[in-house]
Amino acid sequence: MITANGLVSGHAKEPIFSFGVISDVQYADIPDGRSFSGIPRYYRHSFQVLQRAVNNWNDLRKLRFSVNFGDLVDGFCPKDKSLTMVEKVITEFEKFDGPIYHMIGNHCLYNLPRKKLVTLLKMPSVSGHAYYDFSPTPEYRFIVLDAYDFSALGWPQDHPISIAAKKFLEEKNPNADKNSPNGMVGLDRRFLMFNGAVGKEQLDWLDSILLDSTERKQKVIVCCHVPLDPKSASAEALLWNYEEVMDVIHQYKCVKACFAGHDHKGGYSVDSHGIHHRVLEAALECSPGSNAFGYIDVYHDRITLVGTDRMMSTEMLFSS
Ligand SMILES: Nc1ccn([C@@H]2O[C@H](COP(=O)(O)O)[C@@H](O)[C@H]2O)c(=O)n1
Ligand SMILES: O=P(O)(O)OC[C@H](O)CO
Repeated sequence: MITANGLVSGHAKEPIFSFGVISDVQYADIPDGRSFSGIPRYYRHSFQVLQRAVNNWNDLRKLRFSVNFGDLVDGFCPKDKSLTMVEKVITEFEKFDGPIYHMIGNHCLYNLPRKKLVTLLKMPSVSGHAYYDFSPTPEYRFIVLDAYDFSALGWPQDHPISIAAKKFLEEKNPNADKNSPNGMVGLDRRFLMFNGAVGKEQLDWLDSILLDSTERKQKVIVCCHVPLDPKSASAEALLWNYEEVMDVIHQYKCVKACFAGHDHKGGYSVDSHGIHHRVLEAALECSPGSNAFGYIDVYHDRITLVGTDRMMSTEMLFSS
């Protein structure tokens, strides 16, 4: 039954707003290859996936913004081409008729220092941080986390964070190659150099934004390159301190969903507090002609991911 406020059987028919999503473009002008575990990677074709995503988002004529979940350019991109290639991908994103919100992935940091990326990606952050929040409507808040705030990537070699992160990895991972989880068991397999952590200052900031969102009665969507829930991703793809981040989030009731990239196969779970965790399928792993991008319709009581090809559509109903 359609009512005066547009509700059909209790569900609003029209979304409050919609936004585009894509992850792990990992473009490089190099021949196709494979991941360490043998999964094909189409480094040139991923740029075409991005082009089709932007065309599709523009054709929809209803998206308020789009979110790129990180890893713009692959680590195999020749380093003398890094800046040109990152700029090329950003230029393609900017053909979208609306704001693009980016986050930093490990492959971004293999190419350029974080300081340079924060500027190039026009992050709306304070004090040069790679984490920030924005509010597209009064009732919704987005929090974009920096998964490599505490990490062995992207900081100058002699930076105290780089030194501390390497020491941490040395204690947690016995392998000479710190990207190798060989011999490590269960969730400990996340202690790899291509992952990272949310630092203390960022955790305090997250807490303050969640408190403010609660006071404003806003619903919150968290975006992070690296997944935050073990049931949504492989152990090897998890944030080092996902438990600390989720402990902060679970103190509040405002967070409805967490989105991530990084684990290219994608994933989905609902945690013990009813929060939806959706890991987005990578553009890089689309064979020629196929796609992985989508858009999300946001309602008062749910969000719906409408995916294309490899990106699975997902209906996420809020538990409260
Ligand atoms: N099971 C694994 C997975 C990865 N590595 C190391 O990480 C590097 C990056 O892995 P990709 O899946 O992104 O290709 C890879 O080159 C290995 O050094 C590993 O040792 N064991
Ligand atoms: O960021 P990549 O491409 O090295 O891949 C990360 C893995 O998918 C995590 O398991």
